[in-house]
Amino acid sequence: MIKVQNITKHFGAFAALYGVDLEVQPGEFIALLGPSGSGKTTLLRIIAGLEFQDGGQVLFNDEDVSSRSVGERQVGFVFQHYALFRHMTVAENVAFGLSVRKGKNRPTKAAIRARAEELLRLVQLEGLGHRYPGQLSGGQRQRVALARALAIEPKLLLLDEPFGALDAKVRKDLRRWLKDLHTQMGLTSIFVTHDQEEALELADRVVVMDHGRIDQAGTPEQVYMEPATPFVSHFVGETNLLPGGLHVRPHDLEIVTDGGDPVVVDNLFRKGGFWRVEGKLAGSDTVIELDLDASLPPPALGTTIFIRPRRSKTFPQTGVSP
Ligand SMILES: Nc1ncnc2c1ncn2[C@@H]1O[C@H](COP(=O)(O)OP(=O)(O)OP(=O)(O)O)[C@@H](O)[C@H]1O
Repeated sequence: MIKVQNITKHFGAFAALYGVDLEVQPGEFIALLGPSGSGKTTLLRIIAGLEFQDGGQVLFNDEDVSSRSVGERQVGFVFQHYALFRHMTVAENVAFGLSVRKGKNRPTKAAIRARAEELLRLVQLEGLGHRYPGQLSGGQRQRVALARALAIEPKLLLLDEPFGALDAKVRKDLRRWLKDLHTQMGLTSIFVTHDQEEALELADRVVVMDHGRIDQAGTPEQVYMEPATPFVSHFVGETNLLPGGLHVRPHDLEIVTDGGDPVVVDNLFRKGGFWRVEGKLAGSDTVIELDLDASLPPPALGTTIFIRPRRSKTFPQTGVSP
């Protein structure tokens, strides 16, 4: 189990993390989700031991590892930009973590070779061990980076935007594959993303960060359906802000014929199984987005429709981030 307790981190006068608390259970797949600069990477690097906090503690199984080096923490990590050694073959890259071990801890050459082959099979790159990273696709390189991270048999796998540089289709395939691998190997994994869809699809729990703080940590269902703050409501999924401070999801708005708020339709497009209808609340600049069942005819551009929330959420005015 990993416990992060009251972590603060400054870079000069700038506070990147303020009093962050987080517990991760063995076997969990955790997403750190937030906008650029919210402190996700800094928190991940502090857990890894690549960066050190100014205050607070990091505990692995109730043991304070705050002063331990990255090597001593036995974590595997994967970054966005592959960071493979270009002058080494794929197999040498995978074997790297084992071949640099000292003395008795270093397996024999034959054992290292066998382990690298086993890992390449695991990431479905069997037979490509002799190639150089430059001879692989982006998705293949990222799988090599994963195999390399797994070579040291980490208990904890940390991933910083691992699929950020890949195209949408490859990204999606790799996500599924990573989730299976995580379960298969009994790993505990924490990954950083600013992509809410990725976080909701992959994670057991999503930790939403903003300005160096955790706004909410919950299941994908909880952060989506019961956002703790207006920030979470806006950042996770889409939301309309209606007069009276009502936060309403696009699919929670319906068109009604008795009353409702008038909206002038100014854009319409097909979004999977829905019509996405966009417009403005009549007489205002308030943008409204709603999703309507695509089996029904959509409203025409320029017409006025009347909307009502089926479900909404309000937040107290004080004590929450903007
Ligand atoms: N070494 C550093 N020196 C100075 N400031 C830093 C350093 N590392 C991070 N920061 C600042 O700390 C804040 C948090 O950075 P961090 O990389 O943790 O954000 P992030 O949420 O991972 O963002 P992104 O999604 O853009 O990677 C940012 O404002 C960043 O500029």
